[in-house]
Amino acid sequence: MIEVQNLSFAYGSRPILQNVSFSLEQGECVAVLGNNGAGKSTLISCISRLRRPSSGSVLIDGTPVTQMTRGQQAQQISYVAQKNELAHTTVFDAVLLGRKPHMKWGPSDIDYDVAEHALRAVGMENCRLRYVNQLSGGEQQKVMLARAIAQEPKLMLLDEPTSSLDPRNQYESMELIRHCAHGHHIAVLVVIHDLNLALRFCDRFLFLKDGTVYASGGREAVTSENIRAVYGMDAAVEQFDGIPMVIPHFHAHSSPY
Ligand SMILES: Nc1ncnc2c1ncn2[C@@H]1O[C@H](COP(=O)(O)OP(=O)(O)OP(=O)(O)O)[C@@H](O)[C@H]1O
Repeated sequence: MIEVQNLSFAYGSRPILQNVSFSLEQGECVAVLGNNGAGKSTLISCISRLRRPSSGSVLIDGTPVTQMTRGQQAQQISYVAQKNELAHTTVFDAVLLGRKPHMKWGPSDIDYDVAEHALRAVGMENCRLRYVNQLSGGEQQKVMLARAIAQEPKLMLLDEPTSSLDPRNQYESMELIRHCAHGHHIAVLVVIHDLNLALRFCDRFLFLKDGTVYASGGREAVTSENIRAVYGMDAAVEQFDGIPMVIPHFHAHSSPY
């Protein structure tokens, strides 16, 4: 179980996160929702320890991550940022890097197998010898997802993993992410803007607003009221084939152009 307790963070004197608390279970896929600038990326970078929160703690199975060595943290938490600096390495080596926290001296046969499996899971096995910095944005996103999967963490933090993907790849990647949670008992926290993708593949929803948790819960938390409060947009939530769908009522305002 992952517990986030009273996490706060500021950039200089500007508070971004204020007392954010929630928990997620192993095997659960939780969407982090909220408008641009709400603090979603900051939240998951604080959980990953990429940024140091000003207060609060993150516990994995009762152990604060601050009490873990960097190596232990890397074994337990995988993190895919919104923008990734990609070195001039092959696709296969980029995925194999996900195994590094588990390696002793160098990669074992198991590490190669796990990396190969992850590469196949995202459908990039035919690109294994290409250089990652020469791939398209969507292809790079799939490679980064494969690396996070190869890491076999307890907690997977994904920042907009589908933002550069075409519709079919969005669905396939979200299905894979859900499978990581449900099939491999990983706790997944995914920042996502597409409410319908989130509704389809995530188990719970955490709405961030002004750096605090505005609302959270299962599908019942994705209401017109919460969408209006968080995004400042009118939308209906209708059932289609048993799946709730968000249909925005967007009214164009007169533009100065
Ligand atoms: N390095 C930084 N220095 C100062 N302010 C920052 C920095 N990074 C982000 N911010 C500010 O912190 C706030 C939260 O940013 P964050 O990236 O966490 O938002 P977000 O919810 O992930 O947004 P988006 O949906 O646009 O990705 C924003 O107002 C942003 O301008």
